[in-house]
Amino acid sequence: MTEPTALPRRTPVVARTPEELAALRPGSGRIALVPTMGALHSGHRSLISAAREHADSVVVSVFVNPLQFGPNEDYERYPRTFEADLEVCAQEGADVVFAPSADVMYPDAADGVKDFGQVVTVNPGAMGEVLEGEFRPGFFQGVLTLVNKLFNLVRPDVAVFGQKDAQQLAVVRRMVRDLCLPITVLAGPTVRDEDGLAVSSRNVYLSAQERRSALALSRALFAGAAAVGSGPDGILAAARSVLGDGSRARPPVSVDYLALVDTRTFAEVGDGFTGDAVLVVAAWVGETRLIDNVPMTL
Ligand SMILES: Nc1ncnc2c1ncn2[C@@H]1O[C@H](COP(=O)(O)OP(=O)(O)OP(=O)(O)O)[C@@H](O)[C@H]1O
Ligand SMILES: CC(C)(CO)[C@@H](O)C(=O)[O-]
Ligand code: BAL
Repeated sequence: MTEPTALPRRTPVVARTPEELAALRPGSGRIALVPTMGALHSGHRSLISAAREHADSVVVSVFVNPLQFGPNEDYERYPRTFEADLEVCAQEGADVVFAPSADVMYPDAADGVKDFGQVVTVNPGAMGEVLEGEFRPGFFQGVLTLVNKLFNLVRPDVAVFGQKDAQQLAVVRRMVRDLCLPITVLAGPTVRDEDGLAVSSRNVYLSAQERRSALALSRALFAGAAAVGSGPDGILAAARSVLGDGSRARPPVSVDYLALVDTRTFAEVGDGFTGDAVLVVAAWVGETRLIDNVPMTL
C-alpha cells in the first residue's frame, strides 16, 4: 500500500506594502482579517480557522507594532519567526499574509520606529487608561492606531481577535462603534495548554521553573470563576488565595493587577452587579509579563 499523499496546502501570498495588498484584493466575497504580531501558535490558529468560517478570503497580518511598545519593553526582543508563521498560515488556509515593515506602516516617524511625535493616532478614551492602559501607558493608543490602519488597508468585513487580550478586544469594539467602522468584530476563546496556561508568544521567554510558576495565573482565575456564586468580593478572594497579592505574591510571580471588571467598559464591578464580567490578571513571572482572564456572568 502506498502512503497517502498529503493534501496540497495553499501557500498564502505575502504582501509587504499597501500597494501589493491592494493588488491582491478579491473582486467579490467577504474578507476576514486576523491581526497578529507573528510568532504564531495554536491561539492564532484558532482565530484563522474561525475567520475562514466567516469569510471567503482570510488576511493574516504579521507586524510587531513599535507604536504599542513602551521604551523599556520587549520590542527588539519580541520573537520573530516569519517562515514558521507562513507555514502556520498555509496549514490554516489563510489566503494573504500582510507583513509590512515599520517604515511602511509609519513612514513619517522620524527614525523609523521610535519617534512618533508627528503621527496622528487614535485616542482609546477612558477604557484605554485603566489596567493594561495604566501599566503600559500609550499601549492602546498604539494598538488602535495600528488596527485602524489595518482596517483601512485590508477593508475587512470581519476582524477576529482573541479573548485572551480581553481589554484589547473591548477597546477595539469600542473604536468600531465610536468611529462607525463597518466591520464586525468576532472573538475567539482563549486557547490553553493542557495544564491551563494561556498560550502566548511570550511564553517562550519562560524557563521551565518559571513556566510552572506561571500556572498560578490560570489557577487563580479558575478559582475565582468557581466562586462566581459568592459575588465580586468572594470571586476576588478566591483568586487571591491562589495568586497572593501585592507583598503576599509568591516569587517569581509579581502581580500588576487582579480585577473583576464589566466586560464592555472595563470598570471594576461592585456588589450587586449583574451581567457579563471578566476576571483579569497581569503579572510578571521573572522578567516576563503575562496576562490572562476568564469571562463569567454574575
Ligand atoms: N491563547 C490564545 N487564544 C486565543 N487567542 C489568542 C491567544 N493568544 C493570543 N491570541 C490572540 O491573537 C491575536 C494576536 O495576538 P499576539 O500576536 O499579540 O499574540 P500573543 O500570544 O497574545 O502575544 P503576546 O505574548 O505578545 O501577548 C490577538 O487577538 C490575541 O488576543
Ligand atoms: C492587535 C495587534 C495585532 C495590534 O498590533 C496586537 O496588539 C496583538 O497581536 O494582539
Ligand atoms: N498581545 C497584545 C500585544 C502586546 O502585548 O503588545
